[in-house]
Amino acid sequence: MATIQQLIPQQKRLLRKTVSAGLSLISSNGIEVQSHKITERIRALPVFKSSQGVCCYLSMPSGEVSTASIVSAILKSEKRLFVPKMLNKKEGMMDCFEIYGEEDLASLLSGQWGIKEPETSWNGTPRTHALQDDNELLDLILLPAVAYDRSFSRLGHGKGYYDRFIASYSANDRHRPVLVGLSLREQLLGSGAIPMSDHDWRMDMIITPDEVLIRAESDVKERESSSS
Ligand SMILES: Nc1nc2c(c(=O)[nH]1)N(C=O)[C@@H](CNc1ccc(C(=O)N[C@@H](CCC(=O)O)C(=O)O)cc1)CN2
Ligand SMILES: Nc1ncnc2c1ncn2[C@@H]1O[C@H](COP(=O)(O)OP(=O)(O)OP(=O)(O)O)[C@@H](O)[C@H]1O
Repeated sequence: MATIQQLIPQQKRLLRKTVSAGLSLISSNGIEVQSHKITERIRALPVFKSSQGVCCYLSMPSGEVSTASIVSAILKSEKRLFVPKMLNKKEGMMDCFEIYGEEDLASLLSGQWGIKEPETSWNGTPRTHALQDDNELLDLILLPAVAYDRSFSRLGHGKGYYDRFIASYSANDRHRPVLVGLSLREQLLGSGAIPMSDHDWRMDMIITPDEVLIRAESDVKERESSSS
């Protein structure tokens, strides 16, 4: 008989299908309106304000929170911006490469799934990247997902890119960055809805247009409540 752990991939596949069907019904205007509220909430967070290095995904045309305005806000600030680039599609490996300004961002080309990704060099110089040497470049990661639940589990697209990236980054004695999931209303499910495997990382926070959820056991809890 199959064990519970063995049944998880199948349950995740089914959940992905169900949530994705709902997401495909949201208009692009609906996504914009929700994303605007989420951006304002992120900008008000103490963990965001104090961060120096932020990894933020470049959103796909549909089905996830748009990051266009938060990315612009990061580039206009003193913070450094890093964005994901898939390196080995077979093994689900990615790294996060630095973007050096609006002009750099505007010149990125869309790849698979309409996701914009940087080349590993810019103007002939290799870009700084998160897994490079022993540098601790990231304080904060803003993550995409297919869905989240109220126990802070995240369901991705099933390739394990983020789970592996966070594991690699947090090895080498680096501090684990604060993990903040960006969620449309339709992506937030009830507590325990998403089955967790051993390699899955729990979010520290989930931001929706209506709520900022902070995991009770997270270090972030104290930092967020003491300064608000
Ligand atoms: N905007 C954005 N960028 C991101 C992510 C994301 O979710 N959103 N990712 C978060 O991880 C990574 C890319 N994730 C990907 C996950 C799967 C496939 C892919 O090849 N999918 C197959 C179908 C998979 C299946 O259903 O079996 C395909 O399109 O053929 C591509 C990229 C890194 N960048
Ligand atoms: N740290 C890891 N080391 C080895 N394998 C991993 C690791 N993380 C994930 N995997 C493998 O990657 C596959 C996809 O995992 P999972 O279904 O949890 O992806 P996901 O979190 O939904 O997707 P994504 O992170 O791409 O958004 C699984 O087969 C899993 O065993």
